[in-house]
Amino acid sequence: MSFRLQPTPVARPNRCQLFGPGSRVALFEKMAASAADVINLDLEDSVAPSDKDSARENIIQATHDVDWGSKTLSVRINGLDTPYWYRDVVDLLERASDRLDQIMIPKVGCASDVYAVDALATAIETAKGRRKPITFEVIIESAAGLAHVEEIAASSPRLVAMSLGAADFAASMGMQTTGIGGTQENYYMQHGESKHWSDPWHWAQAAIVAACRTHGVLPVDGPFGDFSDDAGFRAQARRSATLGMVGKWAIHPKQIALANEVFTPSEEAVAEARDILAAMQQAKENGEGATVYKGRLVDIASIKQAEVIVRQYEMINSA
Ligand SMILES: CC(C)(COP(=O)(O)OP(=O)(O)OC[C@H]1O[C@@H](n2cnc3c(N)ncnc32)[C@H](O)[C@@H]1OP(=O)(O)O)[C@@H](O)C(=O)NCCC(=O)NCCSC(=O)C[C@H](O)C(=O)O
Ligand SMILES: [Mg+2]
Repeated sequence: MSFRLQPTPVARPNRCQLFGPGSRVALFEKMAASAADVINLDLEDSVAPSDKDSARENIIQATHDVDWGSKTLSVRINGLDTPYWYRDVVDLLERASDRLDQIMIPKVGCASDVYAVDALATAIETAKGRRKPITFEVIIESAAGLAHVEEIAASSPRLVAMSLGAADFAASMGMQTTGIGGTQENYYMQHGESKHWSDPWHWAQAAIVAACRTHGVLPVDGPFGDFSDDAGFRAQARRSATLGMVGKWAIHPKQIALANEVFTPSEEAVAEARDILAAMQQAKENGEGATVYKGRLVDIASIKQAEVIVRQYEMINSA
């Protein structure tokens, strides 16, 4: 371990982030009653330009009127390249209730983008005497965002989570696909007669996880567009969880249970992690740093691996 210890991210369940357009008020109560850990009310790309003002008003009203329970309540503002974002921040922080936890900043390209929103948010909070500081989450969904991912992860003490936005990312990178996440038919290796599909999102996800873990930010996988494909969603989510991401977006209620299932460590995984911790405790009492568990090596690093699973499980179950 470096002399600089890895910071611990906020301990909150973040297995599923459910999105809904701010222009569809009828969805708000359903979202609040869902099993998602985080609610993302959207002012950005799911809202038509003609509906931006009314969607903002709907969301502000819903922070006062809807019972969001213990969920994290986040609003995705418009991008910094639009004329809407400053009004989103000003109106939300001046008029939304304290129930609003977080602002999601889309299409972040560099640390200065977050700095700009932080400066505005700080001025409004001070002027209005808001007692609860708003937290930030960002979406990495451009070539610039990924190129500057580490400075973005370090950009503000308000930042608690970072997602990959596969659709805008694909467009920004010039990728030849209209799919949002998941398997891409043309991304394969040929070996003899057989094709082996690879994962075009992997390198971006790995970069996001490393930047997030370095700076104590929660790494989250973004949308999977084909909500009729449960197996595809599950496979994508399992790859993300294996890489170290803590959750995934749901763009339809069908996807909530799938995300919760994948990002909650299974009883079997927790039992095995606890067995490894017990085996290492025994090894320690025997004066050993390494031992054999079910025919394989476990050592002091295995304690840390097992603790990741047990801590995640306990945090989810205590929330
Ligand atoms: C995708 C949808 C437009 C589908 O809506 P709809 O046609 O109404 O779906 P269904 O008829 O199948 O709905 C079945 C029931 O579920 C309710 N419902 C639907 N959506 C939601 C929701 N988001 N939350 C809660 N409940 C929901 C319906 O009302 C039906 O209920 P009932 O009649 O009582 O049975 C729609 O799901 C939708 O708008 N989804 C969110 C879209 C969104 O927010 N997109 C933005 C995020 S993704 C993105 O921006 C890309 C990213 O930035 C990137 O670059 O990658
Ligand atoms: Mg996007």
